[in-house]
Amino acid sequence: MGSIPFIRKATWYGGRGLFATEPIPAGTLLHTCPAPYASVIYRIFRKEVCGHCFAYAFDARRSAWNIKLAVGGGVWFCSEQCRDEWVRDGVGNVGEVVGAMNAAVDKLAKSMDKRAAGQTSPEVVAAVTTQDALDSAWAAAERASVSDQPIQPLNELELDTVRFLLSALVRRHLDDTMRTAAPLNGWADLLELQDNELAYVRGRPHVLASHLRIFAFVRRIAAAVPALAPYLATAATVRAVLARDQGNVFGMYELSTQGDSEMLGWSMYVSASYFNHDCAPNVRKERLGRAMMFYTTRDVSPDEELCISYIDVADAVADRRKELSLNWYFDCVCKRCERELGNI
Ligand SMILES: C[S@@+](CC[C@H](N)C(=O)[O-])C[C@H]1O[C@@H](n2cnc3c(N)ncnc32)[C@H](O)[C@@H]1O
Repeated sequence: MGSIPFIRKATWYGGRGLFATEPIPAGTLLHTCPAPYASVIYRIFRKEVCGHCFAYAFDARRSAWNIKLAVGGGVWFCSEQCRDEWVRDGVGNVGEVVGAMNAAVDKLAKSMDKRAAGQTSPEVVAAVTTQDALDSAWAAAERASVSDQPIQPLNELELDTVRFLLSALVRRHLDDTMRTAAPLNGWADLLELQDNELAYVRGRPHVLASHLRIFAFVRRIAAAVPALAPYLATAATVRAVLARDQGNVFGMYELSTQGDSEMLGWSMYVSASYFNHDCAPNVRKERLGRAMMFYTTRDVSPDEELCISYIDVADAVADRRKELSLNWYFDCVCKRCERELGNI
């Protein structure tokens, strides 16, 4: 990772982590991810959160932003400057794709709601616990022709997941056609992230059915947005993103409110996904507009692992472990948990 004072390497408990290579004083800026690879602003906040800098209108005592995309729609900006920067950044080069995509998602969501109203039998997907069964379910979904797929409306979270997924496909399309891939934040880097698909499906049996519904939905979008069609011809790209969405993304929160701040959406910062969790973290994250920055919170010794917290570390040990197990699918191995569990 350049001249920075840490490296990525295997941890003793499995997977990879980031480790200091020299003494690092408290307050050091370790890493900056200038922009997410993929992100979504919850649909209900679309007019209230700037599509470029993620500024929240309520923080500026406004009820909504009113600067829109020149071509297409579905993205609002807090200023013309943000809209211009978004265009300059490259995303604007596919402004028409983004606009067409947003319009297609909204239109399809509405039509599916209506068409599904007449259906009586919901899709049934058996609980899947092995990789083979998971692969077979996806292969069957791929074989089904788009028009044969059952019509099932998506709920709000699934529609937001569709938008997150499509933002990844737009980024991939841009990187492929314009060679815009940012260092450590490209498609190849995304594929290196931990794949949580099987753990997620095992932990929540309804998730596979949900992912297959999302796949059926985005395949229908391909016809309206030809630029994305190559990535929807098979399930591979969709699966790759969904498998890494869970467990590798950051909640996007409003910045000004103290205490319980509103979650406005979520984003994937690929290079930042190697920070493991510790209930007594030595690194804190801070969002500055689109960028995510990581600072040490105390002096760190060489070879010490650099960790953030994924949850509220003020909670009691049992609650923290429950939350990490339920929502992050791992049993925390940090020293604080060990100490508080009375194991040492
Ligand atoms: C965002 S990823 C971090 C990078 C990951 N270790 C890798 O190799 O890609 C989160 C995953 O790291 C592992 N992890 C993170 N913090 C952990 C901890 N305190 N105890 C055990 N496993 C942890 C878990 O497997 C978790 O699902």
